[in-house]
Amino acid sequence: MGKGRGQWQFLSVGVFLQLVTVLRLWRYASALGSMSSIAISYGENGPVFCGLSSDDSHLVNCYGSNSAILYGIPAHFPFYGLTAGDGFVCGLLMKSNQPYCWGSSSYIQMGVPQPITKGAEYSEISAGDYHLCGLRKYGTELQGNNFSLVDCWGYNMTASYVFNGQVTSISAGSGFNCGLFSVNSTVFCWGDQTSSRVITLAPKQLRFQKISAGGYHVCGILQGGSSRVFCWGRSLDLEEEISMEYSSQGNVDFPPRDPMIWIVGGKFHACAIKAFDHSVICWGFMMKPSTPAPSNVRVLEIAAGNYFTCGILAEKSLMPVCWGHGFPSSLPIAVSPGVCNSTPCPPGSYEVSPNGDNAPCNLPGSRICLSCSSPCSNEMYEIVKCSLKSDRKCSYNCSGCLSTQCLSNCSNLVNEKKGGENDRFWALQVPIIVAEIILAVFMVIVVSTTAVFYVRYKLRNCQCSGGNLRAEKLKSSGIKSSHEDVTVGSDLDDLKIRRARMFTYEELKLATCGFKDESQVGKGSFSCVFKGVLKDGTVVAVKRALMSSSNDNKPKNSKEFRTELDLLSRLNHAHLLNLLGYCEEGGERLLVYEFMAHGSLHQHLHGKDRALKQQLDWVRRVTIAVQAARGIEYLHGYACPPVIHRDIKSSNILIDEEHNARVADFGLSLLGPAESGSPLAELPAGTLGYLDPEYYRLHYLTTKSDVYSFGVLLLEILSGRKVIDMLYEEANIVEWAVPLIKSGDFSRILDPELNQPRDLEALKRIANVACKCVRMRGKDRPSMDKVTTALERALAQLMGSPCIDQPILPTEVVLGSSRLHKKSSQRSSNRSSSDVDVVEPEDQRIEFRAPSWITFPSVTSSQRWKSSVSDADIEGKNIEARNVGLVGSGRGDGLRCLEEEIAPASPHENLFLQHNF
Ligand SMILES: Nc1ncnc2c1ncn2[C@@H]1O[C@H](COP(=O)(O)OP(=O)(O)OP(=O)(O)O)[C@@H](O)[C@H]1O
Repeated sequence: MGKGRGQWQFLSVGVFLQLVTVLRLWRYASALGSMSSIAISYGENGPVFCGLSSDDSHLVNCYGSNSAILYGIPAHFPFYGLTAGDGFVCGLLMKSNQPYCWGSSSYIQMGVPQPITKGAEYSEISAGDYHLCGLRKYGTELQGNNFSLVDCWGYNMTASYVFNGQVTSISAGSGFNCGLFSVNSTVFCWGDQTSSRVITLAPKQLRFQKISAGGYHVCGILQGGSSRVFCWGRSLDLEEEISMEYSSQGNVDFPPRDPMIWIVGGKFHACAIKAFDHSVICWGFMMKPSTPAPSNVRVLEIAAGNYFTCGILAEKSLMPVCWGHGFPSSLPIAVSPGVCNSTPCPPGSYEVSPNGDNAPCNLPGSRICLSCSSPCSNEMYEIVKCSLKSDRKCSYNCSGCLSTQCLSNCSNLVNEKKGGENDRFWALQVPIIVAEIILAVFMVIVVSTTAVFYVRYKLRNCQCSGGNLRAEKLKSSGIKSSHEDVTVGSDLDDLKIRRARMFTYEELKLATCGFKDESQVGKGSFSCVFKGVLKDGTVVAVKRALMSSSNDNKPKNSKEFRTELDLLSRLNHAHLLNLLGYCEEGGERLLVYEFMAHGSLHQHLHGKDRALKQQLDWVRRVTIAVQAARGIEYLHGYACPPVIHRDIKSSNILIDEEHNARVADFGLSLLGPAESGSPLAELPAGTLGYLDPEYYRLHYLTTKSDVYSFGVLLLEILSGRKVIDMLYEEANIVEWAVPLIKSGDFSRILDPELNQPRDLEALKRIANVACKCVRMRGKDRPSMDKVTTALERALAQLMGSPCIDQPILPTEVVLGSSRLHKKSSQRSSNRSSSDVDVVEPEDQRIEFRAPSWITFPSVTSSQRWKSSVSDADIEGKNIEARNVGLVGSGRGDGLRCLEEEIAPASPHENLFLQHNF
């Protein structure tokens, strides 16, 4: 990110050439933005603060915890200035005007970034999270012709960018860059804006003195008298959104309105130096706990890390101080607030001398020059002029105050003057304000009570009719409303179990040969599943809740059992597993489902029988994906109230006799919020690897959590690998697949067991859909209906349809399924449960499950580790260490992404992670 104050114009000029360089650079002094004499690197290996030494050597000095940066410091290279990103630091070499980087980033290698453009020299460099950009110096042939060239290196950015017009400064954010044109001072941005929207939001009409990119936003200081800050992007212009979503993790402050002279951007925050008194102020999202920015102290220079900021105080010393979250508040290295320069400071700048004993430059006659603050704004007047010895100082002109900032700064005077008037004003206003508050509270109570009653009324009478349009849509997509014949106001309990038949325990015992082991076809966390044949020949699957060890003989998780019963009996879709009936006798609780002859998708993809996997060719796999998507779309869009499945995974996608997919297991489902925007504050539940990180961290449950899990499922279908697999360098499928897809290397994720189709485009589409589904923020993910449409198109393309823009409807026509509410179980072959090709309950246990309050009694954690060890065939010790590392360091699962995208885990959360995984 562009973090730091650019004062590298103060160049050392020991030799004539350097002097020439300095003089040329002075022309653009005010435009040197993101490079600075200090820079902060951040990321999973820990933050590091680097600065140019407080002598005139221009050598780098760093402090922090990333050893790759500390040990990689180029001890003998003098730099003009520094910039830093996720795990790396780069400096602009004085000798060659080229960047030189070091650290632990896999995107920015140590040394001069490759490819080097021969003869290229840079006037400024700026680092984003995973990339570095350099602005070519003026005077190149292209720029001489009123073009500018920016070279970038790193993730998704390696290219040379040509801009029509002279660019004076650049600043890099997370996956994007922005620049300022010199002619009209307008801003432009380019790169990947998926997570920030900075490119589309860039204000074309505004003119800036300076810009600075943060993680997902850009802030700039406006030209003109106001010198105010203007921010855009995902985090700083959308304070409300942030404050709603992250209010439990930190505070969100609004951008100040004071005139500013300098600005830097962190991941979700920004800090600036005020023109008025050179004190620092920060705003945006502040993690809890955060130390406050130093107040009423002059600051010479600032640089931002992801959740913290460091600055060099003018008065104290040259030791940097830091504030915010996640870094020590004072650092034991002295750094330079600029670069020492042996020539006198040019007009418009002043010499820095923090205090006599602590002169920043060793050589006699050598000094640091900093540019003076901008001229005082309209409401201010100059109290100290800009001179060699001092910066310009401004004070508010209290007689002409227009802004609140001015008013508050002049408050003492104003108060004295207006004291009498104010007293009268408040004497009148206070009773009115109190009355208004009381009225507002009353209105809120009335509205919320009405809303509660209304929602309850709707739920009781929910018929999901939704008018003719909806009924027609349901019909056309193979859905039969389960409430067609329900009279309004009928008893809710009757409604819930209306369609499910009640079985006796004896009946089911007989059907499953006394629940003997041979009849068992699967085992879940809450239940065992048996194959059974009813008296009339219907083949069924009987799900028997696990019994607790206590004497009262109550089945475990009876709440889950009843939830599933309620839900399933009300839902009816060709791609949902139908509930046929239930039994509730004594302590026994059993559910009777249609029997799925071909077991689960998990067994096909990860079972020991390779033939089973190869049977699932690309068309069949995509068909299964489309069908599962339709089932989930029905749950989200047509079930009333909407249902969030919460445990979408391959072992819950069952395959019937005709190889059609059915979404099963509503044991973890919840009735969704009536309004999709209101999240359910439930404890997270689900299966690790598929679990939506946003839901997990923030307990923010919407239908988009299912979309995330479905995205993981898509990656699993495409790659044929398990969602958590220690045999891969990236154990988590999302961490592994998404970078490959994004870098255009998508064919590397395709299942090697299958031959690649001639036209890869369809699978590429699906991979892209999957990437969108697993985005960190639910809001950025597509809804299930969009996912379904995209998959249908991809399927049509895969099958060679010329008309891929038409979604395929209805299911049965294209996918060859003749099933529509007919009891396929009745037609199921009487395959005995010893048909072990699809029955590998052990194999399913190689999964990492979610936290302890949703642990599943059938499998102890030690069993899970054991099975993962044998599965991965890795030495026990190693796997344990890696598993701990996976969670403790936040590496390798979707959580890591969230940690970096939204916020680091709190100590409490870290503790929780370590305990539960
Ligand atoms: N209707 C069915 N027909 C055939 N096999 C089934 C049926 N329902 C479940 N199974 C088999 O039984 C296994 C266990 O199913 P169950 O729903 O109890 O647990 P799960 O979803 O695999 O795991 P968990 O309950 O831990 O989420 C399934 O993976 C599947 O192989």
